[in-house]
Amino acid sequence: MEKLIVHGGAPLKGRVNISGSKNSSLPILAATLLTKDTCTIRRVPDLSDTNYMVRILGELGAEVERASGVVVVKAEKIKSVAPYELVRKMRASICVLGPLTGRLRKCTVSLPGGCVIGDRPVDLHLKGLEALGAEIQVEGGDISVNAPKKTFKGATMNLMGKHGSTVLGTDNVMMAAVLAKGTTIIEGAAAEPEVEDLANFLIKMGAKIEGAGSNRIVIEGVKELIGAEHTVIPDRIEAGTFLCAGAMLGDGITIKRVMPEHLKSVTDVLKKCGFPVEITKDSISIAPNPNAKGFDLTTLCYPGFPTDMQAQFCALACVINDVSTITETIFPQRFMHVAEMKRMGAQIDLQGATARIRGGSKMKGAPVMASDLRASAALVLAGLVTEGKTDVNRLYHIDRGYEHLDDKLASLGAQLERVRE
Ligand SMILES: CC(=O)N[C@H]1[C@@H](OP(=O)(O)OP(=O)(O)OC[C@H]2O[C@@H](n3ccc(=O)[nH]c3=O)[C@H](O)[C@@H]2O)O[C@H](CO)[C@@H](O)[C@@H]1O
Ligand SMILES: C=C(OP(=O)(O)O)C(=O)O
Repeated sequence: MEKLIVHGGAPLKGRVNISGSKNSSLPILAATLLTKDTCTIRRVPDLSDTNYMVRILGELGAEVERASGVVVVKAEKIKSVAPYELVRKMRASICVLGPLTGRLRKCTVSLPGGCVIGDRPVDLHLKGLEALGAEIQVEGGDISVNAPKKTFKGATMNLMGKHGSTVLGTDNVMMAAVLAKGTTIIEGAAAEPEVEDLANFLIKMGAKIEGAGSNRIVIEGVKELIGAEHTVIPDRIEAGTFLCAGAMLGDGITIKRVMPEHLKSVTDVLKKCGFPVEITKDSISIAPNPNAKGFDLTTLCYPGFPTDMQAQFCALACVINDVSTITETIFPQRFMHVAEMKRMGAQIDLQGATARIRGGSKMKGAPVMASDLRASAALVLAGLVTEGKTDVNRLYHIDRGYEHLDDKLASLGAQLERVRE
């Protein structure tokens, strides 16, 4: 197992290129199953999650080639069963459900495993597919879908759940509906940029979709889809994580190859705190401010503040000499990083789904345990500003979602080393 040893205090300065989005790449790779033709996806980040999705496509029968950021898929003949051994390692494997339903109309996909960030049901995915006329059975941990041509038709549905809309649920229903006869209207759709990116790829494949990027998506089913090429959007969460690092210490950094409009909720909070933020068409620069004020934020669906940035802002709050509060509404239990940060001396009081952070107190490096992807990134951030050495264990969480994080931080001046135990 690998860990990251972070030596705190080394100032950050310079520029860093942001990689392609993990959360766009995963459903877009799954969408290549919708056609027999060749699809070429560019700017796919080199991550264990994207490599795992490539493996799933291969196991389902597709020919897949990967050369650095370019993945070429030809899914001429595909299997209809994605068993537990295949999907268990990654929750996002569930996004093969929509394409398999759309293309084969009959499939079995095992339910993905549990997740430390909280309960992650798939009832809304199934509700959407049922609305399209699919019969669904969940038994023995498997989802079996049967959508005969006669009943598989466009429909109007609402996918809003009690914690907001569902990103992968919207993706799955959209990927099935593109091949369902007639009109599908998804009300309460997720408006995240990654959903819009998937829709843009599907449109290049011949799908008829309007409204992606809003809460109402209208899809006119077509008979078949064709091969297409697509470049995935920049990873707004990786970008936001680097913005936190740049605000926390050093002499200013610039993140490049980003879409600043996707980061508005994040840069708005940073500006309000008093961090100097400069935005161009495709870059954002930030520097620390010793007089920065605390913030109060609540995670919400896009365009609200992303839950995937919550842990990193918790680390940021630890260095602001003020009180900040963070309320998590999407995954109310997503606070595994708090106990670890407290081991480093952070002053955080967690009441239900709200963390109250008194920043500015001296923290000290400690061995910490990463529990999930963003929590791990937050612990690395905390380690960067903390006196002494912080060992972030279970590095595989970071490798799920950050392309070469240690190399990129090192290029900015951070002192860290990856060691195998
Ligand atoms: C690969 C990927 O893109 N992952 C992202 C995606 O996950 P994912 O798409 O799995 O998350 P959802 O948007 O579905 O979850 C949002 C909320 O809806 C609930 N829910 C979801 C589905 C369902 O059928 N029923 C239900 O109640 C969830 O428990 C959660 O409270 O969006 C999350 C919310 O922005 C992000 O944190 C993840 O990084
Ligand atoms: C929670 C995340 O991913 P996933 O949905 O794949 O677990 C994330 O990217 O922060």
